[in-house]
Amino acid sequence: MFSSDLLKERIAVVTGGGSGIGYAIAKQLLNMGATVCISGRKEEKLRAAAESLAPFGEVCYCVCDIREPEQVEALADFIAQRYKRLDFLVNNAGGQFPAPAEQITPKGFHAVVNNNLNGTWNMTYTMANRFFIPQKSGSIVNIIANIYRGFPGMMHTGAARAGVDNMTKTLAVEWSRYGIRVNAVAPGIIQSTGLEQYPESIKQGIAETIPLKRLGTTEEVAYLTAFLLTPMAAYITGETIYIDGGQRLRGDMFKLN
Ligand SMILES: CCCCCCC/C=C/C(=O)SCCNC(=O)CCNC(=O)[C@H](O)C(C)(C)COP(=O)(O)OP(=O)(O)OC[C@H]1O[C@@H](n2cnc3c(N)ncnc32)[C@H](O)[C@@H]1OP(=O)(O)O
Ligand SMILES: NC(=O)C1=CN([C@@H]2O[C@H](COP(=O)(O)OP(=O)(O)OC[C@H]3O[C@@H](n4cnc5c(N)ncnc54)[C@H](OP(=O)(O)O)[C@@H]3O)[C@@H](O)[C@H]2O)C=CC1
Repeated sequence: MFSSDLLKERIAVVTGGGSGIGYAIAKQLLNMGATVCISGRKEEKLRAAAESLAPFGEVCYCVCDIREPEQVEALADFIAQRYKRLDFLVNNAGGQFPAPAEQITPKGFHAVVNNNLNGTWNMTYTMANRFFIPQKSGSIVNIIANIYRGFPGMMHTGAARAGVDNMTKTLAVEWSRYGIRVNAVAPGIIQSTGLEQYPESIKQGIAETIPLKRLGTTEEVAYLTAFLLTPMAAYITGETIYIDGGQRLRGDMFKLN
């Protein structure tokens, strides 16, 4: 389905590309001929990831905390200097912590919303104004989460990702006049480095509640994300596609007490 030159001469930024889902997306885009810049907060992690991705194509990295507008501007400067244009933005960076809603302090809520909603907007606003709008072309994929039935056990991220889900729809309409497509991918539970941060107690037995009876893989999320960036998806915009083994329709995210 994906030939090795499908995205040739296309430039992509993948936030959080140093690990997990972001790394798999970067690798898939490289395999399709794109040039990829991965970003994240930790330089050592990015350097190691870029080294292991190098055999697959042209890859670089840039440290950038998506919560800091000036760091996002610096990332845009880096891309402009090096490549003069940008074709794809994958807003994958994000994270949160599990907690019952009544235990999420205002500071904790702010931290999660700032990372997942504000950070995504910082990236989107900057890359659109610097590249996509002047170029009159571009494609954005936002990696969110399974928020189909709220997000019991992680209310803060449910609220933040719902914001990104709605942002996706709005920007798809507003920015259609600039030739920009905006879509989202909503993963269920994916076997990734990120998942290692969750306690075994809440993960135990969870696969049995998923209709397809297993967790997803990072590669599966990468295939879908890559597809949305190809010309084959040229008529898809404002869409959120769930990739969750059917979990949104039947299955618990967490074992709630
Ligand atoms: C069956 C399993 C279901 C799993 C569902 C799977 C779905 C999703 C999976 C994934 O998303 S995988 C990705 C995993 N990676 C992460 O989640 C990253 C983890 N966290 C972070 O990046 C950061 O901790 C943060 C959430 C962005 C917060 O960072 P920040 O530096 O902004 O804040 P802090 O100063 O550390 O904390 C501020 C405030 O937040 C509260 N808080 C933070 N961490 C925790 C925690 N682990 N538990 C409880 N509360 C937390 C806390 O109120 C902090 O305030 P103070 O206590 O410091 O006053
Ligand atoms: N795994 C799963 O089951 C699911 C994951 N998701 C979401 O998918 C995305 C990828 O998760 P996954 O690969 O599993 O987990 P990881 O923890 O491996 O990936 C998260 C990435 O985001 C980066 N990141 C986090 N905060 C920031 C920030 N403020 N600025 C820049 N980079 C940041 C991290 O890089 P660094 O450490 O260098 O800062 C890291 O590479 C996340 O948004 C996650 O919430 C959604 C649903 C399910």
